Amino acid sequence: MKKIVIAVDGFSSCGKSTMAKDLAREVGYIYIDSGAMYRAVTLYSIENGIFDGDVIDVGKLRNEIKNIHISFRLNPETGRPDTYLNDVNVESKIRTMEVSSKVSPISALDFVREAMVAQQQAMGKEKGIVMDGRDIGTTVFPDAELKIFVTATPEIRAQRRYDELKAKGQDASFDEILENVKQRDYIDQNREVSPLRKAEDAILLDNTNLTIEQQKEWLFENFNKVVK
Ligand SMILES: Nc1ncnc2c1ncn2[C@@H]1O[C@H](COP(=O)(O)OP(=O)(O)O)[C@@H](O)[C@H]1O
Ligand SMILES: Nc1ccn([C@@H]2O[C@H](COP(=O)(O)OP(=O)(O)O)[C@@H](O)[C@H]2O)c(=O)n1
Repeated sequence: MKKIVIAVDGFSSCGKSTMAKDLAREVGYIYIDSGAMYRAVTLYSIENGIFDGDVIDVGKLRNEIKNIHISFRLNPETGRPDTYLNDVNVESKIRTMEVSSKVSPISALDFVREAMVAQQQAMGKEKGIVMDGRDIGTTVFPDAELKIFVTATPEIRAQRRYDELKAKGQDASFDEILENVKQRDYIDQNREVSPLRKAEDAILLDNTNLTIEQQKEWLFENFNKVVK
């Protein structure tokens, strides 16, 4: 069976990584969460004095971006890849509201995107990869054989994220999450470099009323159409 590249893009918290991970596991592909990479750069920035409140010291981050190394390693307990920042496991630290509230301005910086896109393209060289994010089908892999663009209502997306944080025992406010989801969508769609938009040849999926199982089947069917 031929190996392909699958790009899953879309709005915040709608289930992109859930469906991308499920498909990758089922078909034996590598899964890469490109959002985790932007979150790791944001965590680095928080921990290294690059933020003064919400103000970013762009010059300092530009100088230090070459020192930021992000990798993924399989967690044998969860069977899923964990994110490492300079060889430290940061998987849970990058999922906090603090990082969520600062990630979109960091992701709008051109030199940050250049560095991340170069790493992502290197990861996809051999194909057999599912990557999710915002610009995978438009910028990272414009020639991907299968492109999906996922959306759902902001309220449903905030509810899904709220349930997830609660299940992890983290303090969460639904209103704060909804506000963050809307704010990130706005910044992601309106930034100058690689804004979030559906690639012309991407298949649109509104999963507002789909279960995790239903969306998984839908993606698997679309994968089979391309590889067979
Ligand atoms: N169709 C669905 N119905 C209900 N919950 C879902 C669905 N898809 C994903 N989820 C849950 O929503 C949350 C956000 O999903 P995630 O895959 O992390 O989104 P994204 O990668 O788009 O940010 C997760 O807790 C996930 O388990
Ligand atoms: N390819 C990507 C992936 C994420 N991002 C940025 O990283 C943020 C976090 O991405 P994410 O996929 O973890 O977001 P969630 O939808 O999982 O909350 C997004 O809001 C974007 O600002 C990006 O700019 N380009």
